Amino acid sequence: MRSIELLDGDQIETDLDQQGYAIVKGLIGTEDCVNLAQIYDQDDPFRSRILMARHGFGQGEYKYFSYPLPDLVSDLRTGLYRPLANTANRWNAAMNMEQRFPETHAEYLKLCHAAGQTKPTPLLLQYGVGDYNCLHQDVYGELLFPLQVACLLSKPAEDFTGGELVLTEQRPRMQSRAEVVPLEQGDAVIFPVRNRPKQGTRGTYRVNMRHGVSKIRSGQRHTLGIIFHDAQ
Ligand SMILES: O=C(O)CCC(=O)C(=O)O
Ligand SMILES: [Fe+2]
Repeated sequence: MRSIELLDGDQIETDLDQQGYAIVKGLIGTEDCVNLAQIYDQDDPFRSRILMARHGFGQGEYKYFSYPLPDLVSDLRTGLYRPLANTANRWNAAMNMEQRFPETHAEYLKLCHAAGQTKPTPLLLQYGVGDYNCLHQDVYGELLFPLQVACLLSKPAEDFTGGELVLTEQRPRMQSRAEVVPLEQGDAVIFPVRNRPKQGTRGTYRVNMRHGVSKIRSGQRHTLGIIFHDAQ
């Protein structure tokens, strides 16, 4: 894993403000990517398994980790929280949203748990040929940290083709816009869970965001999802 201390927090903040998402190249090393993807077949590290077709979420499956999270996942979650909390606070202020976020993830989790959001939300996703993930928002209760992270564990073109991460943004009373996020193995993208502020001619407005994955055309694709709020 790349040391979180070496991340360019200013660049991430600028990218988030200007384009609504930020790519972190090589956040997870190849060996860790392969190892994490392999954990998918185990039962022990997880609290539940979701077959997406059953819920109308798409096709494919995912598993939520149970506590305690694997070290790598836990380190990423706590390490990434700190630089993102600043942006999260600024964004919520700009969007007139009430929630604010403490400096450390440990403090934030205490708030989640006190509010009844106690279940861990980091997850591993697995897609095979023909699978896809419908556009959605990862909201799990009242408390919502406005940014989340997805890391691509598989190698595009080699392990799979198709399966591109798509972000859409819907501006008030306007048509939606889609963006495909180019990721290599080990890259991560930081993106909004539900809303982001955008500067318009008449002030700041809220843009509604969704994310999903286009159809996998061949092979198998694994991702690690890191969401900072816990679930009800
Ligand atoms: O598989 C992906 O790239 C996106 C997964 C996802 O929906 C998430 O991490 O919340
Ligand atoms: Fe998601």
